Amino acid sequence: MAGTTKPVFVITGAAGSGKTTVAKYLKDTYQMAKVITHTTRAPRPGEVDGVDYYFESPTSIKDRHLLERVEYDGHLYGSSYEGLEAGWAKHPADVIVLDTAGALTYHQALGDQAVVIFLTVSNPQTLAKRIKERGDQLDAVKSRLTSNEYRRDQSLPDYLKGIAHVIVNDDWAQTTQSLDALVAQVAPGVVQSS
Ligand SMILES: Nc1nc2c(ncn2[C@@H]2O[C@H](COP(=O)(O)OP(=O)(O)O)[C@@H](O)[C@H]2O)c(=O)[nH]1
Ligand SMILES: Nc1ncnc2c1ncn2[C@@H]1O[C@H](COP(=O)(O)OP(=O)(O)O)[C@@H](O)[C@H]1O
Repeated sequence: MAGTTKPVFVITGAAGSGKTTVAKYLKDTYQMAKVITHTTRAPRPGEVDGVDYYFESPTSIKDRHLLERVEYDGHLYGSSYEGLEAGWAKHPADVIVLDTAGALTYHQALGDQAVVIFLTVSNPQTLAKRIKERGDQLDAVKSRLTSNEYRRDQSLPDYLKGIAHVIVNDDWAQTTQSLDALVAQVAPGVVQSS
């Protein structure tokens, strides 16, 4: 399927575990291309169309040529193969943020070219605290914290055992050390830019 051997780092984990923060770190530190995905959920304060997501209507998302699509907390999300290819064309690696079902689909489609990172925290209460502090609207926070998908992605699902690299994102300095060690191990050609 892939016309390149460059990797895609797939960042997954529960809401609030730090997926977006980690993706930004890999983009800024290693010049990875952040693959922007599509969603029908409403933008959060500060989110920009075409930067954080392509924000879609339930009708417009159906017209997209998507590699995979999931429903999460009542909204549709999906990513395109063109997005991956565009990133690989100009960058040493891609980074994409997906739910755990999407992470499995990527690993099935791309094998070890998809480097799956599952983020977690030692205390589950940290997740709710971070989501609230992030400034999400109260009804969105409630819906997210009671969704089946949130519960599912709180701990490493069986289907990602043996596939995902687990990083505990309690302390940011430790997280960046773990990320740097992982990139050096699995993609030694992808180096930090000065
Ligand atoms: N499978 C899949 N999951 C996606 C896609 N885009 C975003 N997600 C996931 O959808 C879930 C909800 O994302 P979001 O509404 O931004 O909430 P967050 O987890 O609090 O950042 C997260 O697990 C994302 O990783 C996609 O294109 N495909
Ligand atoms: N190690 C950390 N320590 C403290 N706060 C963090 C850490 N990692 C991320 N955060 C903060 O937690 C909130 C949720 O992180 P975010 O990356 O948006 O999570 P996700 O994309 O998984 O929902 C953000 O406000 C982010 O700045």
